[in-house]
Amino acid sequence: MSYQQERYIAELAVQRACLLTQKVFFEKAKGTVSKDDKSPVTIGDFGAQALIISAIRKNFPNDEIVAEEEASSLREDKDLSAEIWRLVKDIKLDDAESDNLLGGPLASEQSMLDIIDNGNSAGGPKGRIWALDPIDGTKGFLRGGQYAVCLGLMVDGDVKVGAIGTPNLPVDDAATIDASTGAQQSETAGNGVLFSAVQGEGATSRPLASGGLTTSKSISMRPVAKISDAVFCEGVEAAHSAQGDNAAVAERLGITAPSVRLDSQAKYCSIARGAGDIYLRLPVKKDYQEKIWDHAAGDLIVREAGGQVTDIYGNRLDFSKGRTLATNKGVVASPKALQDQVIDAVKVVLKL
Ligand SMILES: Nc1ncnc2c1ncn2[C@@H]1O[C@H](COP(=O)(O)OS(=O)(=O)O)[C@@H](OP(=O)(O)O)[C@H]1O
Ligand SMILES: [Mg+2]
Repeated sequence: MSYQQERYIAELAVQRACLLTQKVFFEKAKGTVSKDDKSPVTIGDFGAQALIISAIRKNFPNDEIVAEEEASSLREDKDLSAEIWRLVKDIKLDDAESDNLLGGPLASEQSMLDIIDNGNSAGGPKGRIWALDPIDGTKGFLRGGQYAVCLGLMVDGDVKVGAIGTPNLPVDDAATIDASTGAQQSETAGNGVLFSAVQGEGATSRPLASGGLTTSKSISMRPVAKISDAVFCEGVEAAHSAQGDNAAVAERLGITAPSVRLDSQAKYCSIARGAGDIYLRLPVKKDYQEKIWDHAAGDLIVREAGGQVTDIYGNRLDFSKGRTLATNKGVVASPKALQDQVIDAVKVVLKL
């Protein structure tokens, strides 16, 4: 079975949610609040989750959804709920036909809250389950750097479809991203990319602002002749991955270029299109379980672009274990041909 219809709806739903996150950023975050103020993230997260879940409900009413947020705190905070509704209710795609496919605007503030709570699936090994991260890379979102709206469809625990909107990644695959901050200003013309993949059918990207699948192009990881020439990506937050260990792995591989630090699943997207080669996410806390919504879409997009994605032991990420990757530790992604070498270096550095 092909999942092109799911991909199409996932792309449009992500695209629409990105419009909301951009609106929230420009109205709430940019210059007006300190980066420690969590409210823009809260508003963007809840709003984007409502918009995407309503599109899934409209098109695939029997599917389950694992999403990051639940609405109980919102039901208690009437002002916050009203503010989110104010921003969400007018969000629509330019193209009316596409907007209709997503079911048009949400009906009411109350239905928005109910929809948000549709993301409470426990996940697991059976059936059709979507994994949604409405704003991944929340720190990046607040600082005007990289963040991503991420949606994956798993069928019987296997990721079949992935879509990721990255409003602040440059459209140009070859554009360089500031190695130390990963920052791109979202006002700059030429930012905003929508990545997607279907299992067995490749990975694509298109400008986020464009409509439909017609403008999508195929993407692939770049060939790396010598592993020492590879560029590696890692997270910005030292609390989320062990930057010292990441650097030690790179050094063992003979890599001398500095890492490119990006928040969010923009890291998966970047290596999938050849803007970087290796993604290292070596664990900081040994008991932390990665969340499936932080990886489902990116895992498929990288593998469909010619890469391999595993944990630090070289095992594929297992999305069938519930809301977390309970049986995996960390993430390592690279072009298929290099993965064994990278995992060998990880094992030496981490003494596995
Ligand atoms: N301790 C620990 N280890 C690993 N991962 C953690 C940890 N704590 C949180 N998280 C999750 O990391 C998500 C953000 O990942 P990033 O790749 O953007 O990290 S980084 O901020 O760039 O370092 C982040 O997702 P968002 O909350 O959507 O931003 C968290 O789900
Ligand atoms: Mg996340």
